[in-house]
Amino acid sequence: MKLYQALRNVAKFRTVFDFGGRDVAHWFPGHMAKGLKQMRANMKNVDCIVEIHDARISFCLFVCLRICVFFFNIRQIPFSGRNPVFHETLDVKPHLLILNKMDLADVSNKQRILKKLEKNGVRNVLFTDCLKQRDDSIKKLVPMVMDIIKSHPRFNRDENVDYCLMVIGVPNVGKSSLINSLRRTNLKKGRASRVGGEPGITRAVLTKIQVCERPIMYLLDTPGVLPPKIESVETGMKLALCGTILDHLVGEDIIADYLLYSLNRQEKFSYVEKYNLEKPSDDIQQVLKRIAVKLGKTQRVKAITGVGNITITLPNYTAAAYDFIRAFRKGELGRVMLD
Ligand SMILES: Nc1nc2c(ncn2[C@@H]2O[C@H](COP(=O)(O)OP(=O)(O)OP(=O)(O)O)[C@@H](O)[C@H]2O)c(=O)[nH]1
Repeated sequence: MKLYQALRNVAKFRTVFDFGGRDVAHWFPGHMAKGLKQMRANMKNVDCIVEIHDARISFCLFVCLRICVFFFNIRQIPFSGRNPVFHETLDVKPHLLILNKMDLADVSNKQRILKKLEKNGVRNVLFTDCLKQRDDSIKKLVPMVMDIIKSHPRFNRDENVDYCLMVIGVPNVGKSSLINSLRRTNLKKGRASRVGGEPGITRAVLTKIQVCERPIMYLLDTPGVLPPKIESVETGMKLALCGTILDHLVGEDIIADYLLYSLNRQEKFSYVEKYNLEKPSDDIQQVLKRIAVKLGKTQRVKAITGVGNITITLPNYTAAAYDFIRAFRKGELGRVMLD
């Protein structure tokens, strides 16, 4: 590690990422409006919204507010105006924010995130790791939700003895995994919701699943929804890196380059050892070439030259990029915060 530190002083890494004029609008599929409409229509049956985000994207507050603002049809109100008064006036449902995939995030940033969220009026926050067989934070969810619900009027649901939560979030953040984890913890029951490594697994809208016996609590699983407008290409790229958007819509090569840029900026150099590189590098072609060679992802192709045919070995850059991105998503390149 000392060696890398010395190299860091000499190496010149990019301080700005060149997105090459890419347009984020093309990355987001149009099928989400239908899901949002159905979710809105079911709001009257819900006591509390559980909004789930990837803990590695601490700008999630922004995304979270965008979804909520869209969700409640209050687009004209600026985000900065979403203070507690605004909250009550508009009768926004009680809300719990879950920052999931904590096992992949740099936990030293926990307090910073909490402060930032509190400053913006978000106080009910829970960090989770839904893949862990016994995650203590999952046990806290039901009591926390009950406290939140009890501190708000239930209106038309006042007579109901059971409670209903709606889980919302961008695709692939772990909504289904959260439901399964809650069932495992509270009911000792197995999977009820299909989990997948690709965004868009939950397509069936609003399945009602029991997650607790005492009190009786249900959760509505919803398909992943993205905010209708992403404010910058960089925000879109972070969402892509976390697996929220299908890779091919953005391009594995540019996602891999953005990953390399992010790792270098944060001095997370474990990729050097993992892929047998000599030193950290800011050149994605060079890094992918080494990855391809290490993984044996190369192709032999014939080339016709002036002096006859020769066989050359070409790295499969796409396969290497895919492996690099996958390693990041699985936490094999260390715990990283993207913001
Ligand atoms: N490391 C880690 N992976 C997780 C965690 N929670 C979920 N995952 C993984 O993230 C991927 C997506 O999980 P899902 O539960 O299907 O996510 P979803 O939000 O329901 O996805 P959509 O149906 O696309 O909206 C899967 O590969 C899960 O195994 C977590 O806490 N830590």
